[in-house]
Amino acid sequence: MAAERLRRHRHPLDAPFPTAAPADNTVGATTTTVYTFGDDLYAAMLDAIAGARDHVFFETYIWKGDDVGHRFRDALEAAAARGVEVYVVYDAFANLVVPRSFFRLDTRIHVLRFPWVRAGALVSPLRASGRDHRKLLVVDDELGFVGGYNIGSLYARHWRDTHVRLAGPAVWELRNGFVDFWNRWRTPALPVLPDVGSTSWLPQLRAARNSPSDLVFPIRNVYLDAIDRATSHVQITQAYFIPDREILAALLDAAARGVDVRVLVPERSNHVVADWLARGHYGTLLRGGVRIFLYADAMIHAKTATVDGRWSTVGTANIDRLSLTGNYEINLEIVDAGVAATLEEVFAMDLTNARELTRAAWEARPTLHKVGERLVSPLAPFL
Ligand SMILES: O=P(O)(O)OC[C@H](O)CO
Repeated sequence: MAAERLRRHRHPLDAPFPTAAPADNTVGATTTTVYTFGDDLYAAMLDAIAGARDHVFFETYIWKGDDVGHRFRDALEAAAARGVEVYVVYDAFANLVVPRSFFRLDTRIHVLRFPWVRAGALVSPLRASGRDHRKLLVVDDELGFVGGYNIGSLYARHWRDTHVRLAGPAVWELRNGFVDFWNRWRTPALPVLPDVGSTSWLPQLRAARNSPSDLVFPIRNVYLDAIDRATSHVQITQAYFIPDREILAALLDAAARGVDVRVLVPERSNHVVADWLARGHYGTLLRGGVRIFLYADAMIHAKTATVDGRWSTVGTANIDRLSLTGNYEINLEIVDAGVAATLEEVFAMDLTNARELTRAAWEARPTLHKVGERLVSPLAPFL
């Protein structure tokens, strides 16, 4: 904590960064919109809530009690006041620092505070652990939002992140994700949500959901499979990049067969330990031909990837143990050249605010840094 405070003082991560206007693509009968700036995204989410006629499903990992947090609370309460059924889920642990009074919402809103200690922790620790790390909004089954953005003023302008809005039948993917979670974790006082099947199957746009209580972690497989298919290029943007053995091997195998593998991470994120753990893999990646780019002077928090200009993922899962085998997560997997092209443009834009870490520069880093990497490495299995 002290190290993080000191680093925040020395590197405030508040420099401006390039952003792109929201960009649309059509996938089947669904329109996807990629957001890269918090103000744009929050405006679209608040608009969607303001236009709700029947129901709103809102789920967030972090919900700050600040200006942006209040705007969401007000919008949800206004929707409930005009007769919209509003369902809210937020993670108790992630919001321990937010005053409880902030979460005393209008009593017409159905609220699930996802508990940080759950039954069965001793008998089946894996099933009973994990945070609700998802960031989801579904309105009237017509609009859905998912991606890396938590809710807070800091994220509106000072963090580069990526979210997607869906409009059309594929919203079912997000609705279904919310409903399954709600019905699994609701307390007896909370209503059951109707669990409707999918009326239209859209194989090229689907949600992968990690669910520790079911011992199901498909997002890791989604990544492994996509990287394994790559023949041309892989572009990954991650806030906290601590790949496990298999993801590392998949990236190195791809690079070894001539694929242009690029990973973009913050030069300094908001979590000093995560950075030091990530750095423990840089040498192996660089020696294996993977190119690493460091985002400068601001936090990049996106969890996105594209492969060969055909496949994309946007979601809530970081490439680290906590996300891939620990938390509740949801990522969209989209097989569409238009969406991939949009995300590749975003990647190119982000590279204009990043510097490449060369192998020579990495190997010449101070000895103290090498010692630091060694010292934190035992923490890797936990993060
Ligand atoms: O857990 P994430 O990826 O939503 O990131 C949250 C921030 O690290 C909060 O400090």
